[in-house]
Amino acid sequence: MDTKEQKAHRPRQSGAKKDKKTKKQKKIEDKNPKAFAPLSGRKADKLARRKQELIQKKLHVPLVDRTPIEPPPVVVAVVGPPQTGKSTLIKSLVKRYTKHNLTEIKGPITVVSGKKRRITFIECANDMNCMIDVAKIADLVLLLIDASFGFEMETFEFLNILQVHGFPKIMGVLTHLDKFKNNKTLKSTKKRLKHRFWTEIYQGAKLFYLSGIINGRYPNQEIQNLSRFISVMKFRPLIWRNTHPYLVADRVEDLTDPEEVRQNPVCDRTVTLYGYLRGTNMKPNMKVHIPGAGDQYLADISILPDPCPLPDKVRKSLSEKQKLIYAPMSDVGGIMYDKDAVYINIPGSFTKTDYNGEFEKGPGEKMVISLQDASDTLASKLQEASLSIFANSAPLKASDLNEKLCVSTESTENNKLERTRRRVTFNEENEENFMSEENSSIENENDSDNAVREDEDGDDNDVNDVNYVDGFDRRVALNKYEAENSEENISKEIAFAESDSDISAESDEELNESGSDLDGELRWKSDLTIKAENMFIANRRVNIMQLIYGEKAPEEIACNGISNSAQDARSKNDERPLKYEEDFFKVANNDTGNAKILEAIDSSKSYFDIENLDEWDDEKVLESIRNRFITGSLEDKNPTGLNNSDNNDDDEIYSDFEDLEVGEIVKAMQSKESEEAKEGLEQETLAQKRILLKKKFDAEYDNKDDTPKVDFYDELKEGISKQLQINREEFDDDDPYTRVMVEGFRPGTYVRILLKGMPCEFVNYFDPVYPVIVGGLLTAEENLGFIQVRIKRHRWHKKILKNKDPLIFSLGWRRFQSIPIYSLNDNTRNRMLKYTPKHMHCIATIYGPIHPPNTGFCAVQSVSEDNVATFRISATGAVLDINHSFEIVKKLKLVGTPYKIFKNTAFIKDMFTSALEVAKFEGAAIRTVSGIRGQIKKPLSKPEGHFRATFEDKILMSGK
Ligand SMILES: Nc1nc2c(ncn2[C@@H]2O[C@H](COP(=O)(O)OP(=O)(O)OP(=O)(O)O)[C@@H](O)[C@H]2O)c(=O)[nH]1
Repeated sequence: MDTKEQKAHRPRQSGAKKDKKTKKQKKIEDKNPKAFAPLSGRKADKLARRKQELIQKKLHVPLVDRTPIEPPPVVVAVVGPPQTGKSTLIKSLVKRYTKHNLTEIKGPITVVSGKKRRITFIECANDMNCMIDVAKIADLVLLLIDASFGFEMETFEFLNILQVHGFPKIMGVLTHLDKFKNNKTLKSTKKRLKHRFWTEIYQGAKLFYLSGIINGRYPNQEIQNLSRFISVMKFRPLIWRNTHPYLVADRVEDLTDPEEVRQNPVCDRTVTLYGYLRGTNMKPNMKVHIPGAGDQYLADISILPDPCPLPDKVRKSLSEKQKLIYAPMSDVGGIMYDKDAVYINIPGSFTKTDYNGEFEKGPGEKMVISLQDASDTLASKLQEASLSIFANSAPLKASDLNEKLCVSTESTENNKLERTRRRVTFNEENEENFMSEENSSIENENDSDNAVREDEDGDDNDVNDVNYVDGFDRRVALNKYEAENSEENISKEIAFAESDSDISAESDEELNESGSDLDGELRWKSDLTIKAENMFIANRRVNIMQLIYGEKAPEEIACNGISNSAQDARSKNDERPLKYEEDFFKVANNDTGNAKILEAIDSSKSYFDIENLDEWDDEKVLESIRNRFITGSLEDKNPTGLNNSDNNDDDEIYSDFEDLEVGEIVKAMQSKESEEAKEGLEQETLAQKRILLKKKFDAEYDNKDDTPKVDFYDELKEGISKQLQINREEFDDDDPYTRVMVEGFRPGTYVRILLKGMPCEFVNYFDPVYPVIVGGLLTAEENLGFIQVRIKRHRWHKKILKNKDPLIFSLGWRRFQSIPIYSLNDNTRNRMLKYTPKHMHCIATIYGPIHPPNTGFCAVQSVSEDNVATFRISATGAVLDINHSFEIVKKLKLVGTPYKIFKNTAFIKDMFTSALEVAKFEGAAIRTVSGIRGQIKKPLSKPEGHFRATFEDKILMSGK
């Protein structure tokens, strides 16, 4: 085949197509040729500000990263309203990580997820206690949202709790997306929920979509993506957890002697708890708090071999053997670990294969074995079952019923579990950020920090969508407003400009007037060059050199420096005030002959020869003035560029002089040679001096080892990490026992804790759904005392908070009930309040376990299940102060009657009972019924409790 050379494309040179293309090209150029570089100065300024803000946000007090070399498993809490798919998600993730099919989820489930990471999954039930406890231990929260229903109160309650107890990482997961039959509604719902989620957490927060259920689990691909995100996620230490040791028990055993329990069923129990240590080092004999069971001293703590160890060697991916799972409460794998033994559950006689016909099985055993033949569960059979109400009617299926129920979720309704779902609707009032209105407890920084980090590495794919969302609509509106403002600003700038430009503006006007023969609209276009010149001249800066050296500029330069037209304009300017003022003042000296000279002497302004501006490019001219400035070379003997003879002339003029500061007498040069020699010497010493000075300066300000200068923040961080390294090295040579005694048990180790004297309820009501936390207490936190907290009622909480109404506080590791006394500080005293103010912080004083200032807390009125009608979190806040006693004053209304009246003074009885009481109220304001104001003066010695008071007017015996 012969290859014919193709004709190259020749773009159109003229015609409609060409116009279209050039238009298009222009459009592109108009946009922003430099990709992300800002076009306007205003935008650049905004960008720079934002960048600085982000940098500043990152600056928090650096925390010591105590993550041990082998860190404990990451706690992933799966949280969401009931029936959102929490169990399904955990099952899917566990299957993905370990290939294990979990049947039930009870207690924490630990899996090895990678070379260096293990994950503990915890399902959080819809119970206040459970939510509070989970929020305190979760490193990552998977917030499940039923997309077919929308946001429910539980989600926001949990977010609120998270906020006060440190803000761990959060990822949203939308489930039940398969319920949407219409693709359009699915898309819009996704978008709406995503942006609401972003508003609540932070812009760009991760949100996963799980599109439906296949074989009882979520689609593999989606779960794989989610699992990858979890596996690589980075965590930042949270303040509370970085200063307290804690343990999440994954196994609980009651070791109490059965005989003792038989004799006294409510006797205190001895319990062992197993789990990975987290946070900081746990000391033996430490006091710990177990939420729900109170404070206990550790009776014993011992290290156990890790039941779910990280793999030693990993080539590329984990081998099947390395994909371990450890979930003792869910009884997975049939392996039980104890202090000194590992028990393996061998399948019992209930398995079908065991049966070899030797023994006759009992009816119970037969039933169990026959049940193993069942291919479907009762639930799935029910799901498939159909019912025909009429003989000819189409059979009804359970799935039909489900669908109907779920479709009708528009209003709050009872679903199949007879649960009242609490939809979160965002009306006008609630439109603003739910989180933003919260108080700024110290933990809030984590939030912002989260945001900063995620902003940086978050995906930008959806950034464009942002403009369409409700939250951003407001922003757009704001931008419009800003744009208007900016226009206004510009006009204002003109109105209040500097005097120089004022003058030019006025001269413009005059020039316009002079050109009145031109068409009105086009008048501004006339004399543009002259105007430009005027502007240029008017805006010239002061000639500093002339000001300093007072060098007399030759008259011509000053006068000829301006073009004729410019001069005209200037002279007009000069005349103008005279014209105006003529009516009022007489010009005293009308001698205009000196005007030119005056102008020449006034060297505060310099005028340039506009036509000869290129003389400034002349290297000679520049060179001639270069050395006049202090940056010029001192070595140049002829700085002015004049010849030597001139210099000599100078010397003649300026003979000997004494430098009074140094006390050195400088003699005029006698001969040319000696003068040169001396000058050379001087130059040398001067140069040396300069070198020395420079060295000194460098030593003082330069970085010695030429490393880039680190700021205070980095220095601090480096210091901390160095100290940590030193600490590690210090303990490296010690034997494990000494190390434990001195340092305590390191986080990451798997330990067994023995607790004696645990309340029997802990064992009797043990439910693996509720996480068991063992939180270490610092010495100060073991005591009880008065705490003053800053508190704010949550605006979604419907009930008012009344003074002295008990509240359940979640503070530190603890949940406790206390009676708050609300007050407001008016700079002089704390005045008691009847109720918490609306949308405002107030002070609450409570008696309870001491916690350090700035610890965040949340409070609920009740934790019982029946109180789910409204938003359950009543208030949030942070600890302000701890003290033995706080002074809170209360307004008192006391009534007394006068019994003796002199002019403005009266003696009053029946208000107080003793002189001491009166003394306390000395100076207090009093008022009669008719409104005459007065003041308590002094108690009377007799009778007790009577006092003297003065009034602004004479009062009546009736008290009027
Ligand atoms: N169609 C559909 N059904 C789902 C989806 N996710 C979960 N389900 C179903 O919802 C039901 C509840 O799922 P679970 O995983 O038990 O939900 P849960 O949140 O653990 O429920 P509780 O433990 O009662 O709080 C199950 O029947 C699931 O099959 C989903 O994305 N689509």
